[in-house]
Amino acid sequence: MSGNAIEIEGLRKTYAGQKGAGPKEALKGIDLAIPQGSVFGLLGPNGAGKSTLINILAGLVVKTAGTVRIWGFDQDVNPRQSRAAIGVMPQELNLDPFFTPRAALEVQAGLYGVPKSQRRSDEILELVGLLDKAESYARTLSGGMRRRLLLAKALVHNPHILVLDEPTAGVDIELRQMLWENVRKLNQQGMTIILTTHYLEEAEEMCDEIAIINNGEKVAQDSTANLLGRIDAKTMVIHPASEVTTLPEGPGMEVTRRADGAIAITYRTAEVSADAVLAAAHDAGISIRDVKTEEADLQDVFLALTRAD
Ligand SMILES: Nc1ncnc2c1ncn2[C@@H]1O[C@H](COP(=O)(O)OP(=O)(O)OP(=O)(O)O)[C@@H](O)[C@H]1O
Repeated sequence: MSGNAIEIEGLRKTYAGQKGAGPKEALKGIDLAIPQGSVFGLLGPNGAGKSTLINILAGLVVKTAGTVRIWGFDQDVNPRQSRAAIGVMPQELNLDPFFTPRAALEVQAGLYGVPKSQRRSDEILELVGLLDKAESYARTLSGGMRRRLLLAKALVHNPHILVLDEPTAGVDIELRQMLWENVRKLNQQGMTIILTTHYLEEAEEMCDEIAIINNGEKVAQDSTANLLGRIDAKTMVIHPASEVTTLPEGPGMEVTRRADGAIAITYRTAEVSADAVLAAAHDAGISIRDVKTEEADLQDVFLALTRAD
């Protein structure tokens, strides 16, 4: 194998038009390689095509063109093996209300052809903190517990790759932390994790590598650190000791006054030195009570790459 958990080439999806609308090109020829063992983030604004891509990986949406290899298995040539290599935790809470968590896992294991002797239902329920609910009906579980059950279901066949589609949308902090703990643990055991999230801080914290999709096209793919490095802007925030009458100015500096009275000077570190920024403040007659700098975050990168031109 090439060292990639997923290899996608020229992936296209065109949905037939609905209610008189023309066909919709949701994916316009995506190439994507996801390294084995990574925690990989798939980011993009609403409607970018993330769910379409994930649903193709999960075998729920049929692609229009392109190649998808999952753990080295071409989806078209070895559909069974490629499906067995991946587990997907979907966005919607689609659970049978009359199944208990233990029964839901047993049914899922049956669907994947996991022999009885190799089933690990209780071990998985324990991992997601649902062992004490093993015999409760799904309809009596809270939203958070249902989500944990969906994660458990994605794990029954011990896949190499786990896909999480917006796993923390609308969940409370406690559940979010638990999900991330599970993800870290599974990743440390060697599982490749792919996740979509709207929370950029979360992607920044969790992902080794990120692809940004916009309007059906991949607009960036890089390590999280390199993506952050692409935006070399820093902001120096100066809290003045007294009222500021003249704002500082200088080449390559963008100056704003914040609501709390602080003066924020954004500059590109490649072009402007911190010394020059401080000198501009000094020249404007500002006496500095306090100063700090803010780094660019993923939000800045994301906005820069997905801005509608
Ligand atoms: N079954 C469908 N029929 C027609 N168009 C669809 C269908 N599913 C998705 N689309 C369209 O394809 C585009 C991509 O949708 P997709 O759900 O993949 O985006 P997304 O990035 O997952 O967005 P979100 O974050 O809102 O889930 C959108 O314009 C959407 O309206």
